[in-house]
Parts: sequence; structure tokens; C-alpha cells
Amino acid sequence: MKSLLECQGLTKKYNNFYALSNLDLTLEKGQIVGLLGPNGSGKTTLIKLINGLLVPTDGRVMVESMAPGVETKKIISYLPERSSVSEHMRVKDIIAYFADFYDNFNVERANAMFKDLEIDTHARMRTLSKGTKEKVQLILVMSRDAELYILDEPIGGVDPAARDYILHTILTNYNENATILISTHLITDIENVLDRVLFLQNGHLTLNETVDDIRTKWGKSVDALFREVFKC
Ligand SMILES: Nc1ncnc2c1ncn2[C@@H]1O[C@H](COP(=O)(O)OP(=O)(O)OP(=O)(O)O)[C@@H](O)[C@H]1O
Repeated sequence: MKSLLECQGLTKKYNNFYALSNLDLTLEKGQIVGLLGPNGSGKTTLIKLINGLLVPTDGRVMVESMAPGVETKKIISYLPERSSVSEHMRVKDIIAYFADFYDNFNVERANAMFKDLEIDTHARMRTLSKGTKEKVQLILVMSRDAELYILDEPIGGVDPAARDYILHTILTNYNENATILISTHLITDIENVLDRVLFLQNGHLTLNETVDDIRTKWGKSVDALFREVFKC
């Protein structure tokens, strides 16, 4: 089976500091993968390398057998750590902009999710709360028919009640052959929707297991295992 994402010996050095060291990783299609690790462990660095926003110091990353570039941007839908959406625009204008920019943007799906989450699409971004802005961006990203969705800390500002709804409707309302890679510290909230978990520690991939195998092997939740492994 052709893999969706392949990293071989992937290394990123900032000056003399290794943010990512010799990382080997293969992800197949059709799974929701949690990218977990303490602050500074290299999650955003890995995500930026996959998106071609950083160049590896060593090793390589391939998406659908292609190096990051124009072609991979068409099949990756990326939610960055920090907002890339213009604050003065109205939500409806951002939807139109996305529809214009991305061939694979599904306007009906976006509008249905905005309606479900009761977000006023006439509102300007700057007038929305932090959590609502996050919802808007997540909806925009998940409304593309992509093969790989990469979400860097998508729901930190969303209240816990809305989180459940978002995780179950938005993250599961996507093409089942696609893969979602989510970096988050909200492990308890998210672990029920995850198929696989990656642990990053000081730039090293220290765990790559299915959630079922974690529960069977260690007899504990992903959150409990994370707290044990990364105990300060
Ligand atoms: N541009 C840069 N120059 C120098 N060091 C950097 C740069 N970007 C990141 N780093 C360092 O690389 C390491 C990994 O950072 P990264 O942002 O990938 O971590 P992270 O796991 O995403 O952290 P967090 O959970 O806090 O967002 C950190 O020690 C960080 O300080």
C-alpha cells in the first residue's frame, strides 16, 4: 500500500540545536493521528517541514511520494498554530476567498458547519471571540477535500462543551481515505477520536502506536501514558 507520508532520517537543526533528530515515520491513509509531546519537543517543526515551510537539515519528507511543494499544497489542508486569516474580513468573504483559491473547497460543507455551530458569517473576524475564530479556521481547513489535514493546536481556545461537538462532527465529517495529523495538548478531549498516537520527545519519535495497542499493552489511556512518560 502506498503511504501518504514518509519521513526518512528527518533532521532539523536551528544553529547548533537539534529540534528534530533522525525521524523515521510512515503514515498510511485513512487515520486520525495525534502528534503529542511536551513544549519544545519538535511538533511544530515537524509540521512545518511536512508543509515545506522549513527545509530539512538532513533526511527527507515525502507526501504521496512528492517532496513538499506546489503539488503537495494541493492535497494538504493546513491549520497553522497562529491565525493566517485577515482580521478585517467578514467570515462570508473569507469563505468566498477560500472557494476561489482552492479547487477542492466545498462551500456547502462549510456553510452547513457554520450553521450548525451558529456562527454569523456576516461578522468580521476581529469581532469574534478567540474560540469562535478557532472554529472558523478549523471549519475552513476541514472544508477542503484534502488527502492530509494538518492541524497545529486547533482547539485550545474552544470551550469544553463545544470541543466535543467539534471533534465529533468536524473531524469525523471528512473523507475516510484522508488522514488527519493533529498536534495538541488536549489529550483527554481528543483521544477518543484518535486511531494512532505519536510521542515526540526532545526531537525524537519515541512512540508510534495505535490507541488500541496503547490500551492493550499499557492498560491505560493515552493521557495517563503521556503523564507517566513526560512526568516533570
Ligand atoms: N526559528 C527557530 N530558531 C531557533 N530555535 C527554534 C526555532 N523554532 C523552534 N525552535 C526551537 O526548537 C524546539 C522545537 O520547537 P517546536 O516549536 O517545534 O516545538 P513544539 O513541540 O511545537 O512546542 P509547543 O508545544 O510549545 O508548541 C524548541 O526548543 C524551540 O525553542
